[in-house]
Amino acid sequence: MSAPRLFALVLVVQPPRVLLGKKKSGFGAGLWNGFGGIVEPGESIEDAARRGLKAESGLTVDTLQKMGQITFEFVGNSELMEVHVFRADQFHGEPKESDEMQPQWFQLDEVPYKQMWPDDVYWFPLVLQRKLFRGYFKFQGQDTIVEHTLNEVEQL
Ligand SMILES: COc1nc(N)nc2c1ncn2[C@H]1C[C@H](O)[C@@H](COP(=O)(O)OP(=O)(O)OP(=O)(O)O)O1
Repeated sequence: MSAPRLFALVLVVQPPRVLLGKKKSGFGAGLWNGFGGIVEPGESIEDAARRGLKAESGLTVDTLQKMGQITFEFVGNSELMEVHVFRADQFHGEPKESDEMQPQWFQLDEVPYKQMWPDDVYWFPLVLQRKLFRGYFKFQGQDTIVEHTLNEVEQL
């Protein structure tokens, strides 16, 4: 199996609310998610997180806290995705719509899990509780999880 493709994903949390973006096109279109994208060759994962957040939401951050690492497998696709999840509690700027994402604040007790990737309901609460985790999700298509593991960890 080839090396996984690396992705960064940033959740901006400002209790009692969290900023999500509705993906406007491409992979995960129509779903609410954090901001980010692929890690380009030669780029650090954290730099990719900052770049994706800025490009998709207009926000910049001083500090990113690494919260989790998730490996995704899609049945029929030999390439794994390795998504590195970050949390940002402070930011600069105002969220603004981009070509890729339509940002919106949600109350923490109104996170729209039914309109998010099906894995999010498992690990998203850990980010909100500041718990570090590692996960693996195997998908059949984009709607069905056929296998998963999720563990809290001391360090990443
Ligand atoms: C499969 O389950 C997933 N759940 C969640 N919550 N997030 C996921 C899942 N799979 C991928 N992601 C994340 C990882 C990235 O942050 C984005 C995908 O980023 P994007 O579509 O922007 O990736 P690029 O290849 O950079 O695409 P563009 O070139 O179109 O920007 O979703």
